[in-house]
Amino acid sequence: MSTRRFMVWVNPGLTRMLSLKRWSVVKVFSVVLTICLTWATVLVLTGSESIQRFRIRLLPSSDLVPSPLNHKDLISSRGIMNTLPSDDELVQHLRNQNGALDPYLSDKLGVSHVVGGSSPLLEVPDFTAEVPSDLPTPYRKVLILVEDTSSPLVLTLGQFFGQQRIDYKTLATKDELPRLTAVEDNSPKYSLFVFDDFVSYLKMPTSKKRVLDEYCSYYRVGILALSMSARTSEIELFSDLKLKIQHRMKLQHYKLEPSSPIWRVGKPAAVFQEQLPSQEWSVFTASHPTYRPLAYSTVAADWDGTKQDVNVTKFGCVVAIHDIGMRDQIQKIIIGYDITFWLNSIVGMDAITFLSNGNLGLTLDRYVQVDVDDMFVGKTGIRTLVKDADVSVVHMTYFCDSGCIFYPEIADKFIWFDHMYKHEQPHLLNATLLRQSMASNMEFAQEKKIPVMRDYMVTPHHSGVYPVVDALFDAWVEERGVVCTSTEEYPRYVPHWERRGFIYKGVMVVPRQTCRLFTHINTFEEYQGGKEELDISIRGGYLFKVFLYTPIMIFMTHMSNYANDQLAQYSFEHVTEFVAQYTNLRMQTPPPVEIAKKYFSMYPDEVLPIWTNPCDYKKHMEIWPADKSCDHFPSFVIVGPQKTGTTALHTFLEAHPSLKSSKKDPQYFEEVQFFNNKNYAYGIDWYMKHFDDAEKGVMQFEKSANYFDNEFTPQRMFALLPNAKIVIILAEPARRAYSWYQHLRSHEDPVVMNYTFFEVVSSTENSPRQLRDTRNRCLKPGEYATHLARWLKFYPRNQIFLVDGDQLNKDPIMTMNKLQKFIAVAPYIDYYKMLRFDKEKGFYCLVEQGCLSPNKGRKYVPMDGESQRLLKNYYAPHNAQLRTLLTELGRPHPRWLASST
Ligand SMILES: Nc1ncnc2c1ncn2[C@@H]1O[C@H](COP(=O)(O)OS(=O)(=O)O)[C@@H](OP(=O)(O)O)[C@H]1O
Repeated sequence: MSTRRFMVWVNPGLTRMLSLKRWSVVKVFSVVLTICLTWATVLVLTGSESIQRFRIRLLPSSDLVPSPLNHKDLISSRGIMNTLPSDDELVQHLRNQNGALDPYLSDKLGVSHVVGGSSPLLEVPDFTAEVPSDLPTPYRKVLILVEDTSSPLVLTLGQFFGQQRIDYKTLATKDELPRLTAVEDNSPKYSLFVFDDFVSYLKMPTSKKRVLDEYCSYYRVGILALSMSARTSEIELFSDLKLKIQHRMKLQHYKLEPSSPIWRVGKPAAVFQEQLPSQEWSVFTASHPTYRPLAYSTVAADWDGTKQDVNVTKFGCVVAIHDIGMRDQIQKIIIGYDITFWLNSIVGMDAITFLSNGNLGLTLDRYVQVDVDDMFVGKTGIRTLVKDADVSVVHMTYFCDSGCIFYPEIADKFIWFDHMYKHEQPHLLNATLLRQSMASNMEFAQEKKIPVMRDYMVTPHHSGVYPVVDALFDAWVEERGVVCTSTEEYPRYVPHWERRGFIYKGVMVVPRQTCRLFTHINTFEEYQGGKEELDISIRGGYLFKVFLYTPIMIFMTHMSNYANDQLAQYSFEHVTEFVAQYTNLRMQTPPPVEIAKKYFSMYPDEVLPIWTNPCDYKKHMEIWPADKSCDHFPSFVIVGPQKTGTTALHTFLEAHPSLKSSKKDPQYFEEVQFFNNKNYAYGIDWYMKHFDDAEKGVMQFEKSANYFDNEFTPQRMFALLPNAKIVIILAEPARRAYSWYQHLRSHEDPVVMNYTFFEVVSSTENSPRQLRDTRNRCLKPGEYATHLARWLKFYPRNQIFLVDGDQLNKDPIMTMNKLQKFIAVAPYIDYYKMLRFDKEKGFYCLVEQGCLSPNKGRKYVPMDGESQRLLKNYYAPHNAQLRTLLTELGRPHPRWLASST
């Protein structure tokens, strides 16, 4: 297989390929082709071989465009002047930057990267001298300040950061600035500030602006702003800033300034020679050396706006500008139009990395795999044929179940993966049939001497992968040794940039991207919007953006995309060419298992899935086994905390004729304990087994007292049970802590048996580790405000019911009556008839069933005075926070809280 070199030329509309044999195209562009045919076969052009084949010779820019923009010509004579580097210097400069930021930046959390600021190519004043060396690195978060929270820009900025998986918060500029440092330790909370309108930054009230500016200059955090709308006039002059912005311009051509230190993704050598979208561009003219141009354009020939500015029309204009902060020590980058325009997206990506000192951004590596599904299946006349292949590379013949075509000559030319013999969806089969289908497929491969790769498999229609079908994963692991797969369905199909990966039963599930070449799309005409739309997608549109923002990409294509108009070859060839032309992204094509490993080393937090509820999503319901039911979920959950009377509440609710608790678990008694511990990894089938089939008019519920203070539970529970009501009991925290200690003593816990209560609660950092751990387990659940705030991050306040623990002890009838209304259960039962105070027990008991077991409501000596004093102090700030939070929520304060100070 020879390395193919080819040349491209660009005309304003379209990149065309010359003399390129068809099948080799995909390989040439470094795309791993994995052709999967269950019926069928698989082809993977993988690893170093395909990388070797991926050599594009780009013509110099002067050859690419008939009359290239000369960047020297483009520089305004009004002070925005730089010494331009030679090409060699530029290459060296880019290499330096890439080295500094590689690999994936989020792996470097806590490590500060200086990007470009130390570049020898630009005399950027060295601010570091004034910054204390022990300056903390800000959180990897962005604060976006917008003029109008309902503006479409909010959405586009959110997508821009979301697609790069950068955490962000959006606020209206007119709102109060949030605290910029963390309450606990004063750590800086933001790595970057973004304004949707540069002028709204300038016009911030002085005191507010001062706070922001001081933060920025102290922590070396920069500001990224857009400027695209004129307020009153087409020209805004900021004489004190020595800056002029001209709005509403129509432009053509785009070129990056090579000497800027910000470029990582952007490739300054490339020139875009086409009309830019919209007439809403803003351009900058400046007369102070603090301003450096970042990107240039020229005025469109048919622009009919104000022609006052000679610099704009004669020399080209600056559409993105960098204020290096000579005056205020704040680096700012302003882009003269929306960030969705692909060249601005590139500028924006590099800007956020630069302005955050390398704290935000993506690796330059892009790992690409293209699977081909059902290679030889389809209507006669549209199938891929031998003539569609580069015959020196690919030969085809028959393989699979009856009716599909396979060419034996290609058997040793590809890496094959199989799926189901008859393309069945695993969720429709029982475990036996599922294994039989896989075995038949494998037998066929063996019979035909097809060397099938065992690491990677996919299923028809994503079935069984997510929502997971245990039988599929079991069969994959036990029968086939599968270690990775891919899907578009976790956690859901849209938005595509929020797709994630997870590992289940040892199988790495990597998110798959959509290239929009579906099974039925065989010709340009059949592509939505035709060839024109496909070209837009490739040249800066949807498909290009996927490459720009997604370090690890797996695409699924289909047989028919390779025959007919060869849409797959066309798309991947051209998009990789476009990416290579305008970016420094490094495309690679390792085999599937390497891609999967790379994914989870990049995103280690994603190992455990966050289970979502298939019943909330039609697409998931379609691939969920028929024997699963949405009834097997609770309507409400008592989440704790421990030792606040959760068992009493649970028992009293169970006595209601229309309420049914989860089934008793031999390990956890009346609790399920799914969301807070290792049970979560068993998946939702395990959880659902704890609930019965629905009975008309009966509501199911569960109680697990450890949920309340568990860090992960609110997010996980909300993902699975977004409509559930949450019941929380707030009992006096010192009493709760003491009850917990007594509970452990009754179970002869070795640590508490050796220490008094006071010794436990007064232990310090210097105490033995076990003692400290016990102290934390004893005291932390009582820090109610912290935990409650976490629940409120996910659940709307009106889904949360707070029980006063004192009232539950002393007047449970009142509690039960209120709770029934909250969960809206029918019929309403008057607990006055069901509960009686039992003098001997000292607690309320059910009239019919009797009292709770002797384990609940134990008799023990009262808490010693020293511990009482210590706990009063310990909980004082937490109780104060709880008071504030409850007031904010408009909730009554429990009696014990009102009386504590
Ligand atoms: N009716 C009734 N009967 C018995 N006990 C009652 C009742 N109402 C509230 N309580 C209080 O509940 C405390 C036990 O709390 P939990 O059930 O949440 O404990 S656990 O977390 O499930 O172990 C238990 O704590 P101890 O008194 O320390 O045993 C009781 O104070």
